[in-house]
Amino acid sequence: MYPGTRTPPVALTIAGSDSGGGAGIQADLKAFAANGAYGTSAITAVTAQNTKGVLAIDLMSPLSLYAQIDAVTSDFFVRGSKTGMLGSIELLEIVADFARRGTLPKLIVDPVMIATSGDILSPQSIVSGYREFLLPYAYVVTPNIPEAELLSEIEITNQSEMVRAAQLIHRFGPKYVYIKGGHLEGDESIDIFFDGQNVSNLRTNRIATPNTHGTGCTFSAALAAQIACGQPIDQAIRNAKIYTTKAIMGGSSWALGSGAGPLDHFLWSHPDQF
Ligand SMILES: Nc1ncnc2c1ncn2[C@@H]1O[C@H](COP(=O)(O)OP(=O)(O)O)[C@@H](O)[C@H]1O
Ligand SMILES: Cc1ncc(COP(=O)(O)O)c(N)n1
Repeated sequence: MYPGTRTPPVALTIAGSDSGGGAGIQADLKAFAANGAYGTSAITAVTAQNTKGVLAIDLMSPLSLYAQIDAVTSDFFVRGSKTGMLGSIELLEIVADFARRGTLPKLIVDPVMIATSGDILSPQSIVSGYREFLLPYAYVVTPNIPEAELLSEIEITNQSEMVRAAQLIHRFGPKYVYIKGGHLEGDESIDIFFDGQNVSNLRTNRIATPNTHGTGCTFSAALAAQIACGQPIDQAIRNAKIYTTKAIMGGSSWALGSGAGPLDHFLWSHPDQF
């Protein structure tokens, strides 16, 4: 926890709003707070969404997104930032412009394209936008398995294919690649971290739960907050993975909505460990 008497470090999320509160901006702000960062936000899209799926998407205008990021970055000293749902190439290019000018330090790019429910959050044509415009400025890119398949253009069914995909994605320019393994089968949920030379994996027992809405957003936001708090990358990914696992565990017994429910972002089910 961040000591309450000191000014907290600032983190910025650039992502979509989830009316159900489990993913997107809402998950990010909760994960920022739980990991000791003061959260700011720039909203790319307003989704009408619940635990069962996405019912409507309203994209913000490029001007609005520009103004939101400018408002935050011209006033706050942002120490860590992340992108989630960007929704269109035009909005991605706005973010890339800020990144190119060095305004989004230690940028975590979570290339959100398809929701857990299967609903499309960004058109597939955005893949080339990530490769060309945003990944060159990413500190860490954090795709899940389907997103890593789109970015690397290889099929991923096991860990060695995850490693191969990480190497291919690294060529687009991010400093680090972190592939989340939640979508593969198995007793463990294994993520792959590639630093450009070495590969390591972060493994946890797979938690049997339907409540996995927002796991990816939560991980990338926790990572951005850990970075904002000054953690070196190796420690930041470990802390973010542990936090996400605890949040999934805590929410596993919750009954919020009838679909894929949200996580326990404030670790209410683990008061002793918080
Ligand atoms: N059932 C689960 N048990 C434990 N960890 C999980 C589970 N599902 C996902 N995770 C972890 O949550 C994080 C997000 O992964 P993933 O679900 O693949 O992302 P996304 O939400 O982007 O699809 C990863 O660290 C992954 O290993
Ligand atoms: C606004 C928004 N952003 C991101 C996600 C992805 O989260 P998940 O993969 O858990 O559905 C989502 N469903 N909605």
